[in-house]
Parts: sequence; C-alpha cells; structure tokens
Amino acid sequence: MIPVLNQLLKTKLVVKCFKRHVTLSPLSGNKFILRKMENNKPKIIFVLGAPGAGKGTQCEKIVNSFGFKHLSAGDLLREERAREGSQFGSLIEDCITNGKIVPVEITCSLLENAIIKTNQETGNNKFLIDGFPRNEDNLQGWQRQMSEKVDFLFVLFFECSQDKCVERCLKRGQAGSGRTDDNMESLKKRFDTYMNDTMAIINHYRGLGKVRQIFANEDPETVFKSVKNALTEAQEQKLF
Ligand SMILES: Nc1ncnc2c1ncn2[C@@H]1O[C@H](COP(=O)(O)OP(=O)(O)O)[C@@H](O)[C@H]1O
Ligand SMILES: O=c1ccn([C@@H]2O[C@H](COP(=O)(O)OP(=O)(O)O)[C@@H](O)[C@H]2O)c(=O)[nH]1
Repeated sequence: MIPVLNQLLKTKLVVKCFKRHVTLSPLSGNKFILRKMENNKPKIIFVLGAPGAGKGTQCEKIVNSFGFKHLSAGDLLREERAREGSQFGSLIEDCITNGKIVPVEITCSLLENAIIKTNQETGNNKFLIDGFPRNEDNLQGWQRQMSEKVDFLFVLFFECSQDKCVERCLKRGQAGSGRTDDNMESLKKRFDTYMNDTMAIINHYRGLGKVRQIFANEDPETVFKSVKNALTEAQEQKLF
C-alpha cells in the first residue's frame, strides 16, 4: 500500500477517494497527510410553485424542523428595491408589479451574497431558495454563476390549484401584505408568467428526476406532513 501511495505522490496527483470525503494531499518530499474533507459546498433546495401556493409558509416550517436557511428571491428583490441608492429599484418595481422576471444577474448576485453572508455568520450551509429559478434566463444564469459553487439537491414543488392560489394571494393583500402585486390585475400576469415560463423550469428538473412534488391545496399543517415525509426521505438518503 505505502509504495503505491508514494508513487502517486511522486506524480503529484491528488487522489480523491472515499467518494470525495477523503483527500490525499502531497506535501513536501514523501510526506503526506490523509485529510478528511467534508463536502463543504452549500446544499441547495429550490422551492417552486405558483404565487400563493404556500412556499414561504412551508419554508418557515422547514427551517424550524430541518435547520435550513430560507432565502426568498422575492424578499431579496423587495429589499433591494427598498435599499437607498439601489440602481435597480425601479426595474425591480416594474417587474414585480407586472409579474415579469427580474434579469438573473441581479437576482443571482443577491442570492450568492446572502448564501455567503449566512455561511460566514452562522456556518449554516443548507439553503431553501424560494421562488427561483423562474424562467430560462434564471436557469442559465444560475448555471453560469453558481452551479459549480453549490451542491444542488432537488426542487421541492408545491402543486396547488389556481383558484386556491388566487384566493390566498387576495386574502394576503386584504390582510395588509403591503405587496404591490397581491391584486387581481398583477395576479393575472403572475400566473401567465408562471404557466408560460416557470412550469418549463419545473418540467426541466422533472426530466432530470429532481422534483419532489407536494400537494398543497390543504391546510398548512396537512401540507407540512407531506413536506416532512419528503425531507425525511431525503435526509435518510444522506442528501443533507
Ligand atoms: N395551506 C394553506 N392554506 C391556506 N392558506 C395558506 C396556506 N399556505 C399559505 N397560506 C396563506 O396564503 C398566503 C400565501 O402563502 P405564502 O406562503 O406566502 O405563498 P407563496 O410564498 O407561495 O406566495 C399567505 O397569506 C399564507 O398565510
Ligand atoms: O427569482 C425571482 C423571484 C421573484 N421575482 C419577482 O418577484 C415577484 C414576487 O415573487 P415572490 O416569490 O415573492 O412571490 P410569489 O409570486 O411566488 O408569491 C415575482 O412575481 C417576480 O416579479 C423575480 O423576478 N425573480
């Protein structure tokens, strides 16, 4: 065994073995260390579903039970819109009110910064990315900027009837969400975007076998039972 290792070190090879968990690193001369390498890339679950499907509500429950950090792309965009001096404020406002998708460079940078900040401040590296990617531009931009830096697990897809979703969003607006898009006019556009653009992204991941689907018409606790099953199964598969 030792002569074989020495041979590898001479050729300055770094051998990844034990399924990426252990790395043999050549040091000076013939010395080496067997270094345990955790896979430290942030683990990512995308949370998708129609406006009002209950993504944010369920993410909060997942945070409490499974220790993920919840990053809502919509919330990050609303924060950026409100940030004094932001050059993107009016563009974001126009997109949100009209149910259009903000260019990926903006959203992806906000997400990357939030991932890094969370990781540095709390050490947490498990993330629920809620409401992203929503269209082909989002998907391509994410692949370019982030795919090598993270460990994508799967899409958690909340399937909910349009009637229920609309009812929930209107109720959220009436209850004072303060959102400029919880009204019938914006909702029509948001649903067009969802059907025309976001469903294609969900189907893309479905084709890769990466979608875990949740029936989301029921009350929040009932929906969470299914969510819990799906995440427990993923946990048992040692995905996180
Ligand atoms: N399962 C549910 N049944 C009824 N109302 C719900 C349910 N899940 C969420 N809501 C309510 O519907 C609105 C939209 O939920 P939210 O989680 O913000 O959805 P999304 O993030 O998908 O837009 C909120 O006011 C929320 O309290
Ligand atoms: O990655 C994203 C996420 C959100 N949005 C915009 O923000 C709005 C609200 O998104 P959010 O996820 O907060 O709400 P949802 O419509 O899912 O309830 C969307 O309609 C888009 O205009 C976007 O452009 N890119």
